Amino acid sequence: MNSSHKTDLADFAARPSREEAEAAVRTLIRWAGDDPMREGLLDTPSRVVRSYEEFFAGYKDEPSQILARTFSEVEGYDEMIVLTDIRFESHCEHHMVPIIGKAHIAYMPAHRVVGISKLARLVEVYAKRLQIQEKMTAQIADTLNEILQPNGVAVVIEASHQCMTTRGVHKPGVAMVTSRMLGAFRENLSTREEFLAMISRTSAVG
Ligand SMILES: Nc1nc2c(ncn2[C@@H]2O[C@H](COP(=O)(O)OP(=O)(O)OP(=O)(O)O)[C@@H](O)[C@H]2O)c(=O)[nH]1
Ligand SMILES: [Zn+2]
Repeated sequence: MNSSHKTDLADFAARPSREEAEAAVRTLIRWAGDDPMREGLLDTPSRVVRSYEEFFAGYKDEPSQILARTFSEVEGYDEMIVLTDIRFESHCEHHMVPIIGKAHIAYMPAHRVVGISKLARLVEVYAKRLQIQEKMTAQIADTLNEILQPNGVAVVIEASHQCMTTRGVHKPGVAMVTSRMLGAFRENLSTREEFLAMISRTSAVG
């Protein structure tokens, strides 16, 4: 197994306790100017910590394991396999606010195919971490490429960053688009265009 698939946060032993995490939320509530001991806020620290367990669930999963089960009886199928509009929710590593978008993934199998749900699961694992969009795009493409060793991989992600829409520069409606093309999708213009045509019928970030 390639070490590059290890989680960024490998040192789980260094994680603070739930109580410490809840205390940190109480500190932030006080920092915001409110009283964490008033009735409406009493349970908020435990709710926030539970929310973080959901938002950042991707650190406990090993992405390469998701692609471990493959199928080889595909009658020589070697055309592209495309999964479009995989909705995801992530959090930007600069402000820890949501990134909401869609991923489009294609690959051209060499020998083996993977269950299609696993492509969506791969997006989930990387989305449920602190991210920047470029890194997430590259991680999804590189993991597929390394584990399946297909003839090509394409990943396009379009997303809205709440750190741009609800704060800072305040530009609602802006979408960021990133892509990573490998193998046939990088080398062969018509292959890339076929993929881009397949995903272009989909709407902008929803
Ligand atoms: N390249 C890239 N930038 C991102 C992503 N998510 C957020 N950012 C940007 O990260 C940058 C962080 O810039 P800083 O100047 O350090 O932070 P800041 O003072 O909060 O910046 P503003 O957002 O402009 O107020 C901002 O420009 C964000 O828009 C991402 O996925 N990729
Ligand atoms: Zn941000």
